[in-house]
Amino acid sequence: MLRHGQSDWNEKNLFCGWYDAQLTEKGRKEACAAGKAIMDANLKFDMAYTSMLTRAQDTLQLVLEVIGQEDIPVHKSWRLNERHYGGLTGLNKADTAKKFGEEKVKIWRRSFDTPPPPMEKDHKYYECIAKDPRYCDEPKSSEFPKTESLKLTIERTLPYWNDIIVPQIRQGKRLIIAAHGNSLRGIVKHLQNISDKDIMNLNLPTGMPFVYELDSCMEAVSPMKFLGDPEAVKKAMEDVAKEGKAK
Ligand SMILES: O=C(OP(=O)(O)O)[C@H](O)COP(=O)(O)O
Repeated sequence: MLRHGQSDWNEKNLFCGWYDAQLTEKGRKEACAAGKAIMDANLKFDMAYTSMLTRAQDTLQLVLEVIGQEDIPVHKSWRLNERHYGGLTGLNKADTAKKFGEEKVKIWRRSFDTPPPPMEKDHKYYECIAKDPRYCDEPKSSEFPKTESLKLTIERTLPYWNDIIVPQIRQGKRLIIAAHGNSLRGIVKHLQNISDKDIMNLNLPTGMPFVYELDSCMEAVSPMKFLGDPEAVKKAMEDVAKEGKAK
């Protein structure tokens, strides 16, 4: 699994969610470095999963090019999209912390079940997200989020994990999943049985792949194993946590 490389909205420290931000040059380099780390670990895949968002799809494509596996089937689903950030979409995280306080921003970013305020129809990014043709088939309008907590994100991601991905793993398929900070936090929480409280402290860095081996009950045999330098991973995780500090 890996979170996509740095996007232009990550670079500007904006709440992004379902906005279709693009990879920066640094993000593309992170994706290529992730591919190199995957190649060094000698991992091979039978199929790939990603979201409907370009930053995750482009990251996956770059990884597959580097590892020479562009020919594997790639499945895309809105259920792997980033958590919908509601009314916060497009706001700068540090400015929001200055305005509402760091504690409030931490609750919006990392609490399990408190969603940010909803995205209303007059929101600057409502049209380009809610009317985006890539969602013309699904999600159904009743399922289309206006905002999501981690809990709500898990409620639409986990059925995809259980019904689509797990059957492939049970058949012995080796999978790569390129997705997002919070859609992956939901899957990690499930696989490692992390409590609602402890998941607050998990911050996934961009472009750093991690590996799971699962037992026959589809539970993680051991915690996630990042490929790459543990100190660099730790520092990158701390930097993600700091995004919500007022400057
Ligand atoms: O779109 C986002 O995630 P992504 O960059 O993984 O797609 C969010 O803005 C991540 O923000 P957060 O780390 O404050 O939850």
